[in-house]
Amino acid sequence: MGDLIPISPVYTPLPSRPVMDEKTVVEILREILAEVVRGTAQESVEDMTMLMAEDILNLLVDEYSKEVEKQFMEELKDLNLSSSESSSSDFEVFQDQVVQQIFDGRLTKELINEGLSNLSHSASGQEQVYLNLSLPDLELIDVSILSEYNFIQNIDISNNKITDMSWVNHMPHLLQLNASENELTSFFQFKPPKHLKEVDFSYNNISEMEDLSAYQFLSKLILDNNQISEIKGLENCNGLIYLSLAHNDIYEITGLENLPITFLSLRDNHLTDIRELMKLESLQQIDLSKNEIKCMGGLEDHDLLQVINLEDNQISELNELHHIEKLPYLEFLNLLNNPIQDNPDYWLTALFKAPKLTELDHKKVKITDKVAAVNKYNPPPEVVAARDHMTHVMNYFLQPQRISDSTLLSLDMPYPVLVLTGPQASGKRELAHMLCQEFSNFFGYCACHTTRKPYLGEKEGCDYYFVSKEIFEVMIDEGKFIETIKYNGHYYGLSRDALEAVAREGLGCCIQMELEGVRSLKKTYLEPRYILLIPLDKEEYKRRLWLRGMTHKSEIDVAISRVDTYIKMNQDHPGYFDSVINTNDLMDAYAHLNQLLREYLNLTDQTSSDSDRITAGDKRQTSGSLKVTPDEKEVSTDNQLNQSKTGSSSVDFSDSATRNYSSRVQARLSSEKTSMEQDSIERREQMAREAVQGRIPLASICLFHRIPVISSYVGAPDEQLSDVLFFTSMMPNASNSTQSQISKAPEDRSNIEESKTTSSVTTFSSAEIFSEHGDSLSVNGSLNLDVLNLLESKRTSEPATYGFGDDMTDNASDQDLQDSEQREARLSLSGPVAAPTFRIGDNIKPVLPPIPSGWKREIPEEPAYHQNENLTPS
Ligand SMILES: Nc1ncnc2c1ncn2[C@@H]1O[C@H](COP(=O)(O)OP(=O)(O)OP(=O)(O)O)[C@@H](O)[C@H]1O
Repeated sequence: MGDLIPISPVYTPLPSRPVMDEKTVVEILREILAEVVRGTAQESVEDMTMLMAEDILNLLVDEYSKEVEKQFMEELKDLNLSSSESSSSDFEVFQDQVVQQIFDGRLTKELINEGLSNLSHSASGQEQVYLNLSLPDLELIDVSILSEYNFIQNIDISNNKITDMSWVNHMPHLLQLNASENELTSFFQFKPPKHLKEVDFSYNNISEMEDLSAYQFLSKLILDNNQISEIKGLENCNGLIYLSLAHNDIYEITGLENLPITFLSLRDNHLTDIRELMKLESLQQIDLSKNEIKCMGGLEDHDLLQVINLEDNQISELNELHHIEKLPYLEFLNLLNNPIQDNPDYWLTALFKAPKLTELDHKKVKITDKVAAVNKYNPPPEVVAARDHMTHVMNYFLQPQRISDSTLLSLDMPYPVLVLTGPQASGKRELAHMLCQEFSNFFGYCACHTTRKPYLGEKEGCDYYFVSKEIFEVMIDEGKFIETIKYNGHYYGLSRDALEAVAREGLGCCIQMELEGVRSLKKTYLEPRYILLIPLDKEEYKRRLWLRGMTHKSEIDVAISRVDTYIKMNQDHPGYFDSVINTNDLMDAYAHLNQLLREYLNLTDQTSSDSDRITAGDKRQTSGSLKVTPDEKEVSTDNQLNQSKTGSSSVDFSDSATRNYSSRVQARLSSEKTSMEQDSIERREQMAREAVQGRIPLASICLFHRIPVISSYVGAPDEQLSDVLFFTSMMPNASNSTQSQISKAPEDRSNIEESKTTSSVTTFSSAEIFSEHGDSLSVNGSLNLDVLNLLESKRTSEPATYGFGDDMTDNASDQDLQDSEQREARLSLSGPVAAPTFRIGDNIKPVLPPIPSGWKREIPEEPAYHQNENLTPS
């Protein structure tokens, strides 16, 4: 052998050892190999290894090890040894032998010295001691010497060969113990350190858990990769928040009742049922992967659960996902390698059930996926309406085209439709029938189609067209509907033909429907007026539902919640409904409705007298017969006259060429103002006067008039401002500003009261009906008195042009037309162009056109409905 660097024959702790350089080691190896080749190696190697093995090994494991090994192999090659005789594995065996011979697994003080760290105060606070001891990966077998180190608080003896832990008895201050990857077969066999908090016994041979009641402070226990078959002994570990039992032999979850565990891993066991998890209320993260779980029951009601790993299980049914649907904080879900993945709806269903997910099956969740999920499983009402509309338009256009022009949108005016909406049993159907009966010359009831069975007394074509689901679906496919909804499991739909049938009668159409239908209808070419009929007294409403046979509390609750939906809709979207009527008392409600219609139809003589009677509480008369007023007679006469003038004996309303609900046609036809027109003008003047004085407009205005855009009036002619005055009170924010105005000026309030009394119309505007101070609607206080005065002077000079009913008047005179044309011309020249006027809630639609005075001119003399006849058609 060549010159060797002197190495201490005794085992020396690493830091004090002289370090050999790479060259020296290679030299030594060369010597050894030479001896190996000569066949005399055995002795020499033994001698040398005793001296140098540890240093050599240390070098081998450090950054030079690879190179040393390489050199070793090259040496072998140089010495012409075949690879089969000697290889790198020979070298490893050689290393092992060396280590075996030099180390017996007994922990020494020197090793301990190296592993000590974190010098700090002892638990008693009187000395400076090392608190941490780290002795991993040292092949230690006997560590009994540790019993002398009673000040240690954190010890890591992982990846050794320890079988006995009794030395822990002498470590009363121990807080953290990592004994993973050893050869322990028993569990916690030591006197418990009082404050032991974290223990890692993973990768041992432990097969049974024992009572850990003495470990009051235990908060983290890791027992992965053992042979544990039953979870037990933890009942009194009231501080245990982290428990990992992955890779064991556990078949069921036991012994975890009411523990404050936040992290639980039971990965790679044999679990099939996880319902016991229900008892872990603090759970935040759970790993149940690699089990045999089929049902997710047990995961529900965990309000804090954020992470669920169920990879590699047997979950197959989509409806299992309902167990996680109410977990408010669930962010990570993994269901990879479960049969459920085969379901094409899985991804969206999972996102819908757990909308807070940010990661599903290890994939980031995109916001578009979440939107798609919501649109698929619980689409917002607007999406439903849009889809409904799209379907019907598409299907309609896919059919051979047939023009039914009686309801088509005309350049002049849309076909008049009145929609009564409100929750089920709000009385809208009864009211619609009463209305159509009383105003049978103007409105026809349009029955919808339904797949529900008729109730007792309901008539085909009168209440509904009753059809089967199959027929209904065929009708959808054939584009027969304008809108449809599904309600309480049945389909309802408004068909084009039903609407056309009423229109061909020369009548305006009156329909009743739910809010969903309204949403859809608002997307169509029709431009109806919507009256919300709503029972505000819920007790009374409950009683009504009860009388209808709705006895189940859940059903009643749903119905009542629908009332709230309507109320909210009206509050959130002021003007969405053109008018709102409280239907607590159906007769009162009818009186209000009746009043609205009368005013609209210019049946004014009747109006005032009826109104007085309503106020006086004589409901029977109000809801009673419609007497023929002189105005109406004149209308008939005028029409006949006009018809004779145009050479036509009657006007065919199904013919667009002669459509007489165009105001222009009407205007051309009548050269002189009828008394009804005159009356209308006077009424509008009166309203204008009231508006100038700060009084509220009549409720009917909300229903049938448009609202100008205020901002567009900057620079607009004065007379347009008068419109603003009337309608600002109906604007969403008007009531608020007005309220403050009123509280400042109490005298205005009296005006309002007076106005209400004189108008006798107790119907509320949609913006007003639910407001706390429903009586506070008035002209917007932001318009100052100067403007009012200006308008008043304008009014006296141009009496017919400033009224807000100009455009709705079916009999507008030529003069009116000229005026309006001049006004338009002036507008177009006057700088900022006024935006088109809009209707409450819709903003773009024109006013409701006049009702065609069609075939039905006879007006019934007797009331069609009686108060005491439970509101069914006579
Ligand atoms: N085409 C339609 N579009 C939307 N909703 C509709 C349509 N046809 C009927 N509805 C509504 O469906 C709901 C259920 O109607 P149904 O006639 O079965 O109930 P009801 O107990 O008689 O209630 P109501 O007295 O309010 O009509 C009602 O609120 C009705 O207004």
